[in-house]
Amino acid sequence: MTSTDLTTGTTGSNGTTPAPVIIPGPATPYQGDIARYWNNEARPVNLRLGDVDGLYHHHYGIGDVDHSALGDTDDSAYEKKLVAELHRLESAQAELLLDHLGPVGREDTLVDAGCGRGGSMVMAHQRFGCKVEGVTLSAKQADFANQRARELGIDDHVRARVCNMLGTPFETGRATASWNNESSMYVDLDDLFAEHSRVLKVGGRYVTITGCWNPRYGQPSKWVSQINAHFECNIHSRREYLKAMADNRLVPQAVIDLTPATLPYWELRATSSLVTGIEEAFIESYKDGSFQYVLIAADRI
Ligand SMILES: C[S@@+](CC[C@H](N)C(=O)[O-])C[C@H]1O[C@@H](n2cnc3c(N)ncnc32)[C@H](O)[C@@H]1O
Ligand SMILES: CC(C)=CCC/C(C)=C/COP(=O)(O)OP(=O)(O)O
Ligand SMILES: [Mg+2]
Repeated sequence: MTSTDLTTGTTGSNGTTPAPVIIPGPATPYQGDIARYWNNEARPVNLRLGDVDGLYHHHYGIGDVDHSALGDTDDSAYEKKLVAELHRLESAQAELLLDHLGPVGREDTLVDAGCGRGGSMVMAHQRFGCKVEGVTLSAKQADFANQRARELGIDDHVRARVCNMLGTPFETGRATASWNNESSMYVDLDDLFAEHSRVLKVGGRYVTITGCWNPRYGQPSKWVSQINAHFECNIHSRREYLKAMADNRLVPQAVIDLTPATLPYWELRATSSLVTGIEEAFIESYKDGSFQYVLIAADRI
């Protein structure tokens, strides 16, 4: 066990033999549904974008569309350029999340709660040289992420495991930073932030990028309900995020409304052959103000 290994219970009784980390099944029937959902997911909009450079994301994009990179719609290479452009915007989203993790050194360990196929974990390791531990409910996703890490020769630093983010095997108070990239809408926020708060060092940093409903709208709009049904998730309000953080020693350092920055991604995606049918709900809810795309970075105090 190295000094930066966050996992507890990995040393056997003789002090030398690594004991297996026992990972129980889903904690609830709902988690079983979510594990199945992600085990069966193979949408071209995710796989074709990931194939561009081997970073596989399950989150959305931010930033202006580079129309000069796209060229003419009647160009035979247009579709390929469109895929590359959507992927560039998704990677820009992950870069922004990493920008908010604070100083991270090579000896540090980060935690990705709900890591998907591991794109953000790889980017974090490539930027900081640190260890990154990810958890997902999906064995398919964990296998995929670990296979990518092996292919890149970084499996000693980047690891995904099948585990509930509300009860991780990571040691208390050791992580320099942790995050949720579009994965907090599957869990109770009090339980989630209690676990991040436990795992983080005092002075550590927590970051989330998430979609949340806007309390100023009143209640979740029909579009928000449609997004929930589409992904089997339960979108929280912005107020719930801030309250649950405050209750769990996470003090916001930055709250950034990324809604205007994500709209160009959705408007471009809606024109592509990779549409999934959920584009209208995102575009309309962002436009009517009922739903917001936000980054929240918080200090663990
Ligand atoms: C939309 S994907 C986001 C993946 C990744 N963060 C990214 O940006 O590519 C949601 C992820 O949350 C994970 N997830 C949902 N509930 C979870 C839970 N209770 N414990 C661990 N992972 C969970 C899913 O397995 C999936 O990997
Ligand atoms: C912002 C919100 C509410 C996100 C919900 C969580 C989610 C499913 C994110 C994207 O996953 P994906 O990349 O697999 O979705 P898609 O196939 O639509 O690209
Ligand atoms: Mg996607």
